[in-house]
Amino acid sequence: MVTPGAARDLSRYVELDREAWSRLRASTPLPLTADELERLRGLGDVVDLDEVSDVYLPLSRLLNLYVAATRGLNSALTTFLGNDERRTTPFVIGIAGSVAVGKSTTARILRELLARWPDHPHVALLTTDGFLYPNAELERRGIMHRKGFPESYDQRALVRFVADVKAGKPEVSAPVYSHLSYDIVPDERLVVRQPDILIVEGLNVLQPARIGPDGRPRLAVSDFFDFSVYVDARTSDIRHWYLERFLKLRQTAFRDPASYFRRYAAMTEEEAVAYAQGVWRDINELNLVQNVLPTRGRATLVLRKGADHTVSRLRLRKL
Ligand SMILES: Nc1ncnc2c1ncn2[C@@H]1O[C@H](COP(=O)(O)OP(=O)(O)O)[C@@H](O)[C@H]1O
Ligand SMILES: CC(C)(COP(=O)(O)O)[C@@H](O)C(=O)NCCC(=O)O
Repeated sequence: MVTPGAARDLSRYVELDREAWSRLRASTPLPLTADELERLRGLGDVVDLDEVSDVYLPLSRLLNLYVAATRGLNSALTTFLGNDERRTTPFVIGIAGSVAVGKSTTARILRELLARWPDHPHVALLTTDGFLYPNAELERRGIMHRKGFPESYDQRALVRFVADVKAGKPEVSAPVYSHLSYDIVPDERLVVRQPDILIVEGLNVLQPARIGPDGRPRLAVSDFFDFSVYVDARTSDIRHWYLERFLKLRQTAFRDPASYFRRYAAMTEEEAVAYAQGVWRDINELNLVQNVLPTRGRATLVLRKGADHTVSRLRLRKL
């Protein structure tokens, strides 16, 4: 019964600060040690065990409830169809956000936490960079400067991969991208074998379906998501993290003789900063503003980070 005069919250979203969200962890135990977390943390990311407890444990609890509810729905459908086959459909989670916002750390932590629930131990993680066209193909198409934009991916192959995993195909494989060589790795594949949960992480995973040349809408990878997370922060903060990470990479990964970026380890810091600022402005920020940010409203959950890289607010979709 609605009390006369009481304001009803008709918003599609629940907005929570970190404190309120952290209480929703309930009694979910913390199954990660500081050493294990250290392995999962990306370069420049500051995530610590407090962040895991406050932000990721409530999320793993929510996802565990969603997985159970989705299995219930699938089982209702199987009963309705009079089908005896009791096959569990994998639960698919999308993780989107800008370059350098920390998507991969979020994806790796979630994978570890979700795999520790006894009812869904097998969690596979796909990063969409494996479906970027190889550099030779990007060059042939004249879009080498558009790496990360929707047109730089083999979207049909990506959708086919996720559709096959969702359909329960015994073994599905994807190409692998290397940040070191800045290209697809020849002869290497990621193999996924009927996981309970598939996490799909990448810049453009929340893009809506595009219209094909025949005028018909194509399937989008987001059509297969049961839940999605957008990792969000102010563009000026992400730019700062990108530039800081580039300088750190100069001291580490770029020194590897196999690194595509080795020439940026050799130049002066001033020259390197000027180069990284150009890449940010002309590629990554442009892509963020034109393609990635417009998909934020499609996410089930938005994790909003503050300037210090920690999650400060969350927005969960109710309807
Ligand atoms: N040039 C590079 N060399 C080595 N590692 C890199 C390079 N660029 C990015 N990375 C690493 O690749 C991962 C993905 O980075 P990115 O696509 O920017 O997404 P995010 O920062 O949101 O996880 C991060 O762990 C990052 O540290
Ligand atoms: C490989 C990426 C496109 C990210 O791909 P994703 O896994 O998000 O699909 C990106 O990290 C990247 O390298 N962009 C090119 C511009 C740059 O060097 O920052």
